[in-house]
Order: sequence, then C-alpha cells, then structure tokens
Amino acid sequence: MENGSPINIKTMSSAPQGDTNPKGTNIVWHEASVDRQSRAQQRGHRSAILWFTGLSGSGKSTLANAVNAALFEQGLATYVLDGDNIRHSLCKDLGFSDSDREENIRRIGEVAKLFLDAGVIVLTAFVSPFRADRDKARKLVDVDDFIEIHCAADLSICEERDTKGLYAKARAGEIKDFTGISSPYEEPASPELKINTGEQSLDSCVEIVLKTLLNRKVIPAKHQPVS
Ligand SMILES: Nc1ncnc2c1ncn2[C@@H]1O[C@H](COP(=O)(O)OS(=O)(=O)O)[C@@H](OP(=O)(O)O)[C@H]1O
Ligand SMILES: Nc1ncnc2c1ncn2[C@@H]1O[C@H](COP(=O)(O)OP(=O)(O)O)[C@@H](O)[C@H]1O
Repeated sequence: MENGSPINIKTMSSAPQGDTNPKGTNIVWHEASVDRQSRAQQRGHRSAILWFTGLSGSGKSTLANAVNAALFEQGLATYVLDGDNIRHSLCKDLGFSDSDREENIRRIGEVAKLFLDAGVIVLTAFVSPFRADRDKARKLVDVDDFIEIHCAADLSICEERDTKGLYAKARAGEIKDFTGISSPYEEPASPELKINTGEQSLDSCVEIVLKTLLNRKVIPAKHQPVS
C-alpha cells in the first residue's frame, strides 16, 4: 500500500446481525478462514462498491467498463456487474415491475457485498431507479465501502442517443414501465459523485472517478502488479 501504510477496513466475514433468514432453520454461520483485511493486505488495495445509477443510455455501462479497464491496467482486482448481463442469468426471472426491480437490486446489493468481502472493487451498472432500493444496498455495507455514482444525463440526451432503440419503442407504447417514460427515476439525493455523462467526455468522467477513488484511499497512488 502507498507509503507502506496499513489498510484498515472493517472485515465482513462474520455472521450478520439480526434475523436475516426468517425462513431458515438449522443453519449455522461458518467463519471464513481468510478475511477481507487479509485479502486487502495481500493485494495491496482495499475493495469497494462503485454503484453506477442513471437512466438507460446515461452511460453507466460505458463509464463502469472504462473505469474497470483503467483499474485492471493498474493491476487491481475488479469486476463489473451489468444490468443487461445479469438479467440474462442471476435475474432472468425478473421483469420491470416496481417489485421486480426491487428484487433485482436486492440481489445485486447482496452479490456486490460478496465481491467486497472477496477483496474486489466491484462496479455495478444498473438503472436502480428507486432511492429506497439503492439505500438498502448501501446499508448492507460499511459507510466507506459504498460509492454511489449518479450518471446524470438528461432524458432528452439519453433519448437522442437511444443506443438500443428502446426509447422509440417505449414512446410507441411497445415497452411498458420504461424508466423515464412510463416508470419513474428517482435521482440520488446525495450521491458520493454526480457526473454529467450527458455532456462531459468519457475520458474526463473516468478521471473524476479515479480521482475520487484515490482521495478515498480505495486505490493506492501507485500500484505495481505483483510479478
Ligand atoms: N422497462 C424498462 N425500463 C428500463 N430498462 C429496460 C426496460 N426494459 C428493458 N430495459 C433494458 O434493461 C436494462 C435495465 O436493467 P436494470 O437491471 O439495470 O434495471 S433496474 O435497475 O432493475 O431498474 C436497460 O439497460 P441500460 O440501457 O444499460 O440501462 C435496458 O436496456
Ligand atoms: N461521458 C460519457 N460517459 C458514458 N457514456 C458516454 C459518455 N459520452 C457519451 N457516451 C455514450 O453514451 C452511450 C451510453 O450508453 P450505455 O453506456 O449503454 O448507457 P447505459 O448503460 O446507462 O444504458 C454510449 O453510446 C456512449 O458512447
């Protein structure tokens, strides 16, 4: 780690507090043999959840993947969880009703927490339109571990981009409950980062995220991959 300083993070490999499994019986928590702190020490960087939220077409996937590539280049352990992809697998049973979106984000919050415990910087790119659902994901982890990044592009710009042709279909009534058109998007009240992905260049947006990770000591100033 930078200047040889230790990485101090709250380990999460212990049993969660409270009744988290009301349906379960005869289930015993197993302590992990390797904890998060040890992984961070070995890898030379801490883990974090970078939670990208915004309208379809706002640039979540593009920005998350560009940041991911930059971090990977520096030898850091990273992974992107992307809405479109996860909806082909873990969440393929879910649609776009409010309750399905809530369940989608609940699962992603839990998966992101596992990545955090595994010592990985995980970047999630989901519309995640409801504030309450994002806040639930935030509350699963320690305060320093969750960085909410609002990809703030105006609806008009997203609609103009219409990279997948979905806005045109939503306007034509061919897709119901489409975020921004027929389903709400609740902007984050106080995200760690609000980036104008509608007007700023991709490179400058990547720079903003990387600078924030440096300032928050998620990533070291200079990271040399283990050879
Ligand atoms: N009704 C409706 N509303 C919004 N988006 C829709 C819808 N139907 C399909 N899509 C496509 O699915 C992607 C959004 O999935 P998410 O899992 O991120 O959505 S959510 O967080 O559960 O709201 C979203 O991907 P992105 O464009 O990358 O945001 C769309 O391509
Ligand atoms: N600053 C920026 N950040 C991210 N995407 C941008 C930016 N400027 C332009 N774009 C473009 O906007 C589109 C965003 O699409 P995408 O990343 O799929 O959005 P989302 O995942 O939010 O649906 C892409 O065509 C991308 O090249």
